[in-house]
Amino acid sequence: MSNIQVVVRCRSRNQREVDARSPIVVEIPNDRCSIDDPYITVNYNHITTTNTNTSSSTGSSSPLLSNQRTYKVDQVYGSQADQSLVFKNVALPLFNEFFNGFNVTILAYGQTGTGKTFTMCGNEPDIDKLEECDENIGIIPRVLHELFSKLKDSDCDYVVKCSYLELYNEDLKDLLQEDARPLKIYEQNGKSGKSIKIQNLCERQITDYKQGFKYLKMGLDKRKTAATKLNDVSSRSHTIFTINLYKNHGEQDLSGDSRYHIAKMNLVDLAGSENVNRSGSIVKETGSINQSLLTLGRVINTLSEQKPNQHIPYRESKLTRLLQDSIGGNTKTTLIATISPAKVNIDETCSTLDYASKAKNIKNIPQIGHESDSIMKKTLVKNLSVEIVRLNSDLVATRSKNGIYLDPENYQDLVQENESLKTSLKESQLANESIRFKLQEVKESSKVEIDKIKSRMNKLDGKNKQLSTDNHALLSETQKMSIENEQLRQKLNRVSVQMTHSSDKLSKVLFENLNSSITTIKDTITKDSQKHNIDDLIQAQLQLTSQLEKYNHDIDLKVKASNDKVRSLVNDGLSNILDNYRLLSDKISTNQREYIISLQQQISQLKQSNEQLATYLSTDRLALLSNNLSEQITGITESVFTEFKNTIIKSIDDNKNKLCNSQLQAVRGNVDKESQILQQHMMSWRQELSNIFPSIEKEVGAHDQNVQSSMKSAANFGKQGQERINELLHESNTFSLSDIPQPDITKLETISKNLSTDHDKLVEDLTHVKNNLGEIELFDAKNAFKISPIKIAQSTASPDKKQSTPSRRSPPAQVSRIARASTIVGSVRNRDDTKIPKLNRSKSFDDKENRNVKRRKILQLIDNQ
Ligand SMILES: Nc1ncnc2c1ncn2[C@@H]1O[C@H](COP(=O)(O)OP(=O)(O)OP(=O)(O)O)[C@@H](O)[C@H]1O
Repeated sequence: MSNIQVVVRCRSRNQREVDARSPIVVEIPNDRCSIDDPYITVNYNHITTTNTNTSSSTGSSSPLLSNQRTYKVDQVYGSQADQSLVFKNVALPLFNEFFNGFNVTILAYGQTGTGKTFTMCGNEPDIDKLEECDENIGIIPRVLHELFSKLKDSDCDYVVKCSYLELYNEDLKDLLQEDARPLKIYEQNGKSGKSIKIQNLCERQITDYKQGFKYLKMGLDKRKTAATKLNDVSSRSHTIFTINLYKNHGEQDLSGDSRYHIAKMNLVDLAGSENVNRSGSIVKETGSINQSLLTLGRVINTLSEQKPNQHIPYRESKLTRLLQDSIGGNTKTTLIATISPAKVNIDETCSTLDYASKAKNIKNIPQIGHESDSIMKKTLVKNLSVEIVRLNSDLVATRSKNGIYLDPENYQDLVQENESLKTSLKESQLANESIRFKLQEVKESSKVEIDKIKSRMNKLDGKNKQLSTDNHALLSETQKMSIENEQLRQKLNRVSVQMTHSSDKLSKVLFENLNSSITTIKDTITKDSQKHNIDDLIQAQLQLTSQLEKYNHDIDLKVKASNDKVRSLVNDGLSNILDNYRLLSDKISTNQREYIISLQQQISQLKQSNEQLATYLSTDRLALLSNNLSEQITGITESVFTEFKNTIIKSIDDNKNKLCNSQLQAVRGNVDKESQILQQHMMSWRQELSNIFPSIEKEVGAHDQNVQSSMKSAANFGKQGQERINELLHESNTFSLSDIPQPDITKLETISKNLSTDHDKLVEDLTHVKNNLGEIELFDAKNAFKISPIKIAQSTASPDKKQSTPSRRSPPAQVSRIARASTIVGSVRNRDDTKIPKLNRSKSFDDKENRNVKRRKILQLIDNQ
């Protein structure tokens, strides 16, 4: 029994996180690798929304401080850990188990963009650079390389096959086979328990690591194409690259058949885990629910609880069914959890680490070398033959399809090139779309900005107006106050004058009262002086007077002083108030002026920037930009199409040439065959003709002799006839017609008719014979096929022979003519005895002869009668 090994790999911050100034919140003991101290601490210092009290149910993570959480796993790798280190420490031990016959699985789990694909496959375009020890190569290519270099050194018989499966939205897809039949998951019962199989999944045999790369790349390309088609599929689809190793160490069964042990290595790149929250029950995904990831979370949760007889919900999703052997089954498994160090992803990071630390508790029971994990050579060969047959039928199907035939590798290359061209076209269209979208956004946001600026300007204008209104009001207030001030001053002056006046009046009244009292007193005194001492009285009077004067003077002074004081008080106070007021007003005016100036400056700046923005966003600029863009896109599209067209044209030309050559060869072969057959025929014809010619010559000679003798006898006959005619004429002159018995006219007519038919027949036969002789001559002259038909045509003199020249050009025409000639020769031979001796003359001669014969016959008849 062994626990699932859990490894955490934390990459460095990506550009997006750096741009967002998201701080690093993940701490690991070593930036490269921590195996003895495999802890990861997540700091919540800045976190306000995350529930820091959440603790792992497994207890493997514990809150050390209220603002920190620490997780323990088996190994931790940081941003300085390179691909070769991860392969050496994580994948290689598992690979060795696989090589020794165990089924093993490596799973990459984590949030989108944290490096699952990077870890499993590497940066895809660099896969070909493994030989150059390229650092970006991931686990799968390294495993393939390691596998074949190890197999090369081993002395066992082996077969390696691979398959590449994609699971998206609960749909299985074979990434190594177009138009595959529907894939079905089923369980196979073996002695070591049930194992999961996939019906119709294509397993490609690979004989070296490069072939393996090719298939990996093929699958990645297909996945990539799908990703561009359907936004962000890559983060939602799971892929399983499986390597099947069939090994035989010389074991045989009773029948002598070799037994091959099977070991399976599953390399799984899971979908982005951001779709699942920590409880494993709620999804965030906006589109379709990733049922598989949810169920995987539940399976991990249930298994980590380690309760006896617990139901594990493997069957609730296809992913968990596929991974049933790997999670809680009979496989050695390592889970690589990939995380981001940035604060923006802290929730996902904690969720991933929760899962990782839970998975660490899951126990598997790996088994090796059971009979159910082996296959007999016969079956293996049969399977391979089936695959070969399938491949051949694919090939035949491809060949028999309308269109051109391409070598499968060329075809694959073309298809891939086509796919990648399509992808680049799609990408450039997408880029174009996003630029357009961004431009639209900029336009809209600048519109919003302009609107904001406008509304701010309007507000400022309003404020300005308000201020100037306030200023006006203030000025008019100031003026009003100065007028009031002036009025107050005048009033005060008036009061002061009035006060002075009234005090003068008062003092005068007082003085007069005083004088009258003095006078009264004086009178009294005068009256009394008579009785008293007048001098004393005068003295007293003088004293009183002086006292009064003094008193009066004091009062005057006091009134004046109080007057002055009041005046100065009023004057000073008012002027102070006025001065203050004036200062204040001046200050306000200055501030207002400054404020207005700054406002005007701001407004002009705003106007300027507004104008700049407007110029920037003017339709001309946009049109220019979009023209440039469309030019670029057109350029790209054209170049892409031209490239594509050239490739297609080149391949068509190549294939046309190939096709023409093969056609030419086939035609040449046929022509050669036909000429051989013709040659044989010609030989036999020649033979036949050489057999026929002597007899024909003999027959012709005989005919000639017959003709000669016939002509002679005819001449004699004619001579005799002439003599007889003469005799008859003579007789006719001597005998009258009435003496001659009248012949039977009807009979004579019948005879004449018969004779004429015979004559016609004979003429026809003669013509035939003549023609035949001509033909035979011609045939002989040709001396068969050594002379070219054209030469024959030229050498033949008569115009009717010239006419038949075109028909002699081709061997079949010659053949038919020869055949006809031989038939005619045959017919001549058949008629030979009866007809030929009488014929072979010129037409006029024949007519004459016939007439004579007729005449003779008539005369004979007459004689007979
Ligand atoms: N450890 C690392 N070192 C260097 N670059 C990395 C590392 N991990 C990830 N990257 C880079 O980050 C980017 C995203 O990585 P990758 O595509 O592997 O993420 P992913 O988890 O597979 O995402 P998805 O779930 O969307 O498929 C890639 O450009 C990759 O090269």
